[in-house]
Amino acid sequence: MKVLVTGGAGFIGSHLVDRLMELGHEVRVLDDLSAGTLDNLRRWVDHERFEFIKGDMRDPKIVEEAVKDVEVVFHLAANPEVRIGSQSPELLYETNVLITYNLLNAMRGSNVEYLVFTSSSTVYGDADVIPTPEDYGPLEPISVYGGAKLAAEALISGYAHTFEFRALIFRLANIIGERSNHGVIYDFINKLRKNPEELEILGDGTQRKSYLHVSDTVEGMLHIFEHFKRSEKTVDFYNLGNDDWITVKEIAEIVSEEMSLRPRFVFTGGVDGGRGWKGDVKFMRLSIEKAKATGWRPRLNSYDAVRRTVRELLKS
Ligand SMILES: O=c1ccn([C@@H]2O[C@H](COP(=O)(O)OP(=O)(O)O[C@H]3O[C@H](CO)[C@H](O)[C@H](O)[C@H]3O)[C@@H](O)[C@H]2O)c(=O)[nH]1
Repeated sequence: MKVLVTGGAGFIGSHLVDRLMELGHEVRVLDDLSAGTLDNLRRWVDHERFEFIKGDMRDPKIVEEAVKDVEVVFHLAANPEVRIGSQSPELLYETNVLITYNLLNAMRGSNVEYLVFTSSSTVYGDADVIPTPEDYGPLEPISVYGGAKLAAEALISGYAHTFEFRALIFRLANIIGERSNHGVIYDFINKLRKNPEELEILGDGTQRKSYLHVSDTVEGMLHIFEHFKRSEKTVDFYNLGNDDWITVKEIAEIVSEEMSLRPRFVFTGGVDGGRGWKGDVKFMRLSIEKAKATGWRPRLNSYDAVRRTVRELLKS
């Protein structure tokens, strides 16, 4: 299978590339290296089945070049920072909606049969059904980021039905693991390296979410993709997450313990009832029954995924 992975030098993307290469596929990566790095792909850069294009997907020409001759696109390129929404909504629009639009236009008249897209739990906003199933609605994102992901999902669905390709959309919980270079665990480790005495926690620390290790994420994506190919659906949606959830304060405790530190926790109090920032979903746990019905299971629960990630990031 000839595959394009957008954002393939990034955190989740590079793990996906590892698996696709190990499985023997021909893999092309398109990445602007704004957050990702070629170091994440160093195992493959000289491999004959691997090709790297450095480019910004806001430029339609680069995207057109990248989709040439591929059968499957895994679209992971995105700016993943929920917290920047109140200062830079245009950046989140461009790096989530506009680049998806450019990709979809480039796919018209191409050989692409399947598009796999990494959307986000944030499309559900403050869901009042937890665990939240895929058919929960109406969808009311509370962040610009969540709105941008939902807009991208909607465009993908419309284009798939109009231009005859098939699309698989994953709504991901908080994905963590080796090579992640943003997010709560990464932030806590950096803060404690600077000041081992004190740890600032954004919000009130009771934000409770599901965390999924990147190894389980990639395995789930590829497993469900095979299942989707055998189905009749033009577009389908799957949550990927964990059955349990963990608070930010518990994450702070695990990070401190793994670093053999006993810092004082200082809670900022946050905004809108203890959220880390405007648009931070306070309670998120996705129903993963649909994904599990395909035979996939996460190997690590949220607690074990957090602990393993702390160890992986401390080693790197
Ligand atoms: O220094 C910090 C950093 C984060 N937090 C808190 O930790 C929680 C997790 O924050 P992250 O930045 O790790 O992740 P988000 O929940 O904002 O979002 C992540 O998960 C989402 C899906 O659930 C999206 O996909 C998104 O791209 C991805 O970054 C939040 O409640 C936040 O308030 C802190 O207390 N202190």
